[in-house]
Amino acid sequence: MPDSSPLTGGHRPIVTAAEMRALEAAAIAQGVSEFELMARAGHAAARAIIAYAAPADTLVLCGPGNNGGDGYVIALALAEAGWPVRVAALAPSGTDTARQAAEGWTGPVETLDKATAPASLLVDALFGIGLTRPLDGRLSAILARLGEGAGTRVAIDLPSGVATDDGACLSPPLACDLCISFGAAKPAHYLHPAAAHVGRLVIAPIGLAPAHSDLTVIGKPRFAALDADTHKYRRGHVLVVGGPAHATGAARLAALAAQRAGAGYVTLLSPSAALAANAAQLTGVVLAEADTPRDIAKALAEPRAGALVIGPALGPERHKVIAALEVGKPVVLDADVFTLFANDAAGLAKLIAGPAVLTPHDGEFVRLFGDLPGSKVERVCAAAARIGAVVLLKGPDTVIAAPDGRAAINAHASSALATAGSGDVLAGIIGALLARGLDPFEAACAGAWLHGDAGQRGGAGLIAEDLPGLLPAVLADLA
Ligand SMILES: NC(=O)C1=CN([C@@H]2O[C@H](COP(=O)(O)OP(=O)(O)OC[C@H]3O[C@@H](n4cnc5c(N)ncnc54)[C@H](O)[C@@H]3O)[C@@H](O)[C@H]2O)[C@@H](O)CC1
Ligand SMILES: Nc1ncnc2c1ncn2[C@@H]1O[C@H](COP(=O)(O)OP(=O)(O)O)[C@@H](O)[C@H]1O
Ligand SMILES: [K+]
Repeated sequence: MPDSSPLTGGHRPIVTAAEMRALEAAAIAQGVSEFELMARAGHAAARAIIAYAAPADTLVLCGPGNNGGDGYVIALALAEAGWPVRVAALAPSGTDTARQAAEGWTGPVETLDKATAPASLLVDALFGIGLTRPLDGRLSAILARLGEGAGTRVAIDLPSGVATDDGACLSPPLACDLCISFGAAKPAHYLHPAAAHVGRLVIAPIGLAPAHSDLTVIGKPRFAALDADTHKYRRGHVLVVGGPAHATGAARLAALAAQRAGAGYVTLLSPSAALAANAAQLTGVVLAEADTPRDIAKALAEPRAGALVIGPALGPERHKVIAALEVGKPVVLDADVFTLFANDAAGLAKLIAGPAVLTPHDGEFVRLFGDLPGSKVERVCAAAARIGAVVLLKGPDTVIAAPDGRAAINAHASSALATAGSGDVLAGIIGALLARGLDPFEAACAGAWLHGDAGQRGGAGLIAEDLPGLLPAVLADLA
């Protein structure tokens, strides 16, 4: 048995526009007025701005809805704090609550047009979760010009122009330095392309009930300490299926990553033709000869074998995949598996007999599942339901979904991870967590976070070979 199952923790809810409106309606039903919620939001945003930036001449752009209403509250709060503030409105307030907020602002209100002068700090309170269509071209041009003229750009709730639920950019948003949102994060804060415009994200509490959502953002995982009397097999035994003699590196990267992620024992199952190449480069990883599908199945069926990673540079070995899946132990399916089962998700689903995590990138995802409709979250959820296993779709906004409806976004990463072999390392990390006894969804979530953290530590110049060596520091800082 593996050591006591580590717990991952810190998933934070992400809510859609409709879920946010339901939370707001529930608070109002409890007796809080909509204006009180707006006042809390505006004051929290003003505090966040004051904490972020030194006092500066500020221009607050107010839209016609309640996002604009927040803007008037912010303008007043900043002015009361002594900041030089101007307000420019796109149109008169269209809701009673926003009108009430606008009435609280007794300073001048400019008409937002092409003559509006820029300011050092620009607050975008044009549209939030109520945006339904692209900004008109004239408004977009004005926003871009004011954005260019500002040193600091702040979005209220969301940068105007982004679609709350799927992270699309309906029109070009400002590249914001700071975004203050309320109650809970929205998908657009983490999904690209919108996420690239958010800057630092602050979620201000405004007294709503805690949000419960199937969709979360992954927080720092927590792991139970190793039992003092543990031994190498209890920490998890990972098998990695190696590729042909000319392509041995990918499996070795996965094997090293599994070791560094905490597996007590890692075996690389190598074809005999690749044994010499692997032996020349491996030390602590145990090398075993495995030429046939039967060899793979036999090794995985051993009672101490905890999980298997198959796919990185595997080559045309569909029968090895089939044999491994028949054993029913936890598996990570990556890379070549998606080519071997191209357009055959149904066939692969039938073969998966135990816990499984699939880790495709965009191209591999489409190869296996075809061109699914909807947002990235919807596509990954649909794929997980279809395949009956956890699917982790890689990218700057890695999305993970389980067949039971749980879904998560990993925002803790670095573009330094966009380097060949980095995905092989991720597969090995997840293999180690599966072998340690984690539920596949939690293993995938924690794996993505640990991989992302290693990427952040590596920074510029990072190559995949560096990632396993960064993991001890990542793990040391979890406590
Ligand atoms: N839901 C909540 O719990 C809270 C919401 N608050 C704020 O209220 C916002 C939502 O307010 P609203 O529902 O009024 O929505 P918005 O203020 O985001 O915008 C809606 C208004 O803009 C119009 N509109 C949409 N797209 C447009 C476009 N491209 N061009 C021109 N007009 C367009 C709509 O017809 C509507 O009049 C949130 O984003 C947040 O900032 C806060 O006051 C605090 C509490
Ligand atoms: N811009 C980015 N920001 C953060 N992470 C990224 C970015 N681009 C790629 N990654 C991560 O790097 C890894 C690349 O994996 P993959 O494409 O499978 O590479 P390979 O097949 O070469 O191993 C994935 O974990 C992915 O999420
Ligand atoms: K906004």
